[in-house]
Formats: sequence, structure tokens, C-alpha cells
Amino acid sequence: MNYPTNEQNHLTIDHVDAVDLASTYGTPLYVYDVTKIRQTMRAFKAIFEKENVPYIVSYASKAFATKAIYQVAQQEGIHADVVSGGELYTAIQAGFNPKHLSFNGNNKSWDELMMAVQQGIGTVIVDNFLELQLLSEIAEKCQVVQDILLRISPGISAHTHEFISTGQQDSKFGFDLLTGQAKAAYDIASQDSHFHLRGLHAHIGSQIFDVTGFEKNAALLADTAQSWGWQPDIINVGGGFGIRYTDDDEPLPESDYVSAIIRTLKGKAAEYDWKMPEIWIEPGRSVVGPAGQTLYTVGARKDIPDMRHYIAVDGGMGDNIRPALYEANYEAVLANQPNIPAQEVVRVAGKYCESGDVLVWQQKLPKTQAGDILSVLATGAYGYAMASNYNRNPRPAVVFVENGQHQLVVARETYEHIAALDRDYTLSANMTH
Ligand SMILES: Cc1ncc(COP(=O)(O)O)c(C=O)c1O
Ligand SMILES: N[C@@H](CCCC[NH3+])C(=O)O
Repeated sequence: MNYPTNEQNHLTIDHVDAVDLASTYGTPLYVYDVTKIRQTMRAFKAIFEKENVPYIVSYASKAFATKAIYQVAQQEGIHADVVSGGELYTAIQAGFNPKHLSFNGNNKSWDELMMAVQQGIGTVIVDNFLELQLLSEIAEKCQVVQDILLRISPGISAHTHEFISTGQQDSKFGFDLLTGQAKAAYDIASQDSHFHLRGLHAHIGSQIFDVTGFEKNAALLADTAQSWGWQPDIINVGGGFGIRYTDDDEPLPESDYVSAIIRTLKGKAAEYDWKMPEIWIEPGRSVVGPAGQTLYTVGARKDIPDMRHYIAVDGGMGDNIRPALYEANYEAVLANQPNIPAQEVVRVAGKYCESGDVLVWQQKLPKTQAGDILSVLATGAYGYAMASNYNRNPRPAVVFVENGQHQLVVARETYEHIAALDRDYTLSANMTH
């Protein structure tokens, strides 16, 4: 792999020196190449434009939800999907048009739904019968007719890690299709005057590398609506397009997935004599994953002869839980000398009190020393988003880079932030009842 460098032979990220970023902002540091993010957003839109079909690209913001990314999405004419009151709040704080937001989730609370309706959210993607009831009451109270989609559990198994596969029948998400729950939900939703039922949604899983699951999903949603004698305005096939983390991953270009979805739905619209429904996709990982990387400073090493070399860095599972959670693989680069020959096979571990605290399970890297800057690539999705304060480590800062410029978009947490919500315990052990 040939990494982009400057005259100092340092790794560059959209023309900015990664080592300079590490010394300016400290490590660990999440860095995003915004040019790349914009390119991906534009590429998704371009496929639909070329095919001349109505569409919405809705960024699944769970992958990385900060004010800055909502602002970039809005600049690019991309909608966004939120899955919690916290994501909704962040999007609104960012100035995101609430009409361009959708709200997914399998257990939205009354307060979250109320907040969404009061903010004027574009679409609620209703997941279950309780939610139909709550949302109807809220719409009544707020005197609105709410646009909704119904989330269907399609009974499609995607080939990915069990924990990130969502379309199989045994799933907590959506109305079950095979047992008639989806039809029952349709009957309720289509007759409730508080709702404008606009279409169906189903998401089959994440980090998926072939198009067949998406084709099946799109066809199934169309066939389902047709079987109910209904012509939906919107078919939302979710996200899940796979990305490259290491050389073992061979993702398809975005255009392959999206073209297959478009082809399928064009076919169904012709077959059923429908006006072409608006196609919605919800990519998360593919929009931000490849555009993000995390810079770390190398610290201690441990060599176990004939067994393993451990390189420890100043972050770990608190800023990237994915290797521990899914045995996910990543690739690292020595940012201060990216293109020198690799010499030793190492495991890159973090600093957390946990054996599974690994960032790179196994990779051949150049010989590193304490103080080197190591970048772990493709950490832009579900890294910061799933970060924690485990071991009371502060979460890293986030920097956006674009065309040779950089800007802090999330400040680094401090120890004061970490302890800010703690309260002293003042009850006495020998108090009598
Ligand atoms: C409903 C829904 N939409 C979109 C996504 C985004 O998936 P990905 O980040 O794999 O594109 C998810 C997460 O799997 C999801 O649950
Ligand atoms: N968080 C998961 C993906 C879950 C997708 C959410 N539906 C990951 O890191 O791969």
C-alpha cells in the first residue's frame, strides 16, 4: 500500500501532515477527511440522478453523530436518520432541517417521540405497536398529521456478523412480516387520521458485500405493499454497504449496490403499474468509515519470544470497541514514516485493563519506537460513535480536515468532564432506621 506523504515523509490526510495534527491536538485523535466524505455523499446521489429516479439519501448518523457531520450532510443535500433523542438534539443544534430527518429505533420513548414531533421531524419510521399508539396520541396532542414509514422485519439473513445482522426473522427490529404483524400494523396505520403512511422500510444488516440481499429486500418491500393492495410513495431499503478495513475486504463500489436496488424497484414499478416510488437509502458506515482514521502515540512494547510482539498505544477499546466487540480487523500505518518496509508482525494493543483491548490483531509493521505516531485506518464509523469512558479515560478529540486545512469539531474530554456528573456520597453507614 502506498500512503500519501509530504516532503518530510509524513503521512498526510487531505494534504495535512498527520504528525503535525497529533502534536497540535494531542493523541488519540480522530481525524476525518471531509473531501472524501463529500465525494461519497455525491457519489450516492449521482447514481440516482443518472438513473433519473426519485430518491433520498439519508445518512445513518448513528455511525458518527456530531454537529459537524450533520452540517456537512446538510451542505451536500443529504438527509439524516437519527435513532435517539440525543442524535435528534445534536442534529437540531447543528441547524439541520428537521423535515430532512427520519427517526428509527425499536423502543422510542414518549419523550423522544414528543420531542421529534414538536421539532417537526420529517418522518418517523415506526417499529412496533406501542409506538403506533404513542405516536398517534402525540400527533393528536400536537395537532399534526405525521408522515410515517413502517419498519418491516423482512426475514432476510445477510452474510455478516450476527450482532450487526438485523434483517433475519429473529430480530428485535420491525413488524414481523411472516406472522402477519406487518399487515396488522398497516391496517392500523393506514386508518389512523393522525398519520400519513408514506411507505415501508427494512434494513438487512451492516458491512454487507453482495447485492443480492439488497435486491431481495427491495423486491420484498414492493411485493408486500402490492399484496396489501397499496402503492407506497416511499421504499426505504436501509443501509449496510460494506467498506474496506483491510486487504481481506473487497467491497463493491457504491454504484453496484444502488444500481441493483434501482433496477429491482424499476422492475417492480413496471410490473405493478406503479408510479416510481421514491427510493430511500440509509448509508452510515460507507459515508464516514473510510474517511476517518485515529492517530495514537506508541508507548510500551512487550516481546514474548517465539510468541508475539505487543505494541501498546495511548488509546484502545474506549475509542474503538469494534475489535473487542466483533473481532473486527483494522490496518495501521506508521504516520511518521508510512512507506518504509514492514519488518515485524505485531499486535497493536490499547491501554485499557482488558486482554481483549486490541486495535489491530495482527499486522506486519515497520519497527516502532515509543513516541512514534501510529494511525489506524478506516475508523470513521462506529468509532467515536461507540466511544466510552471505560477506565475513566477521556474520549479523544475529533478534527475535520479539508483541502489542507483543519478544524477541531469535538474537543477532547478532560478529567473534569469525566467527574463532572459525580456527586459526593454523604449518607452515613451507621444511620438508624
Ligand atoms: C435502520 C438502519 N439504517 C441504516 C443503518 C446503517 O448501516 P450502515 O452503517 O452499515 O450503512 C443501520 C445500521 O445497521 C440501521 O439499523
Ligand atoms: N455498530 C456496528 C454496526 C451496527 C449497525 C447499527 N444497526 C458496527 O460497528 O459495525
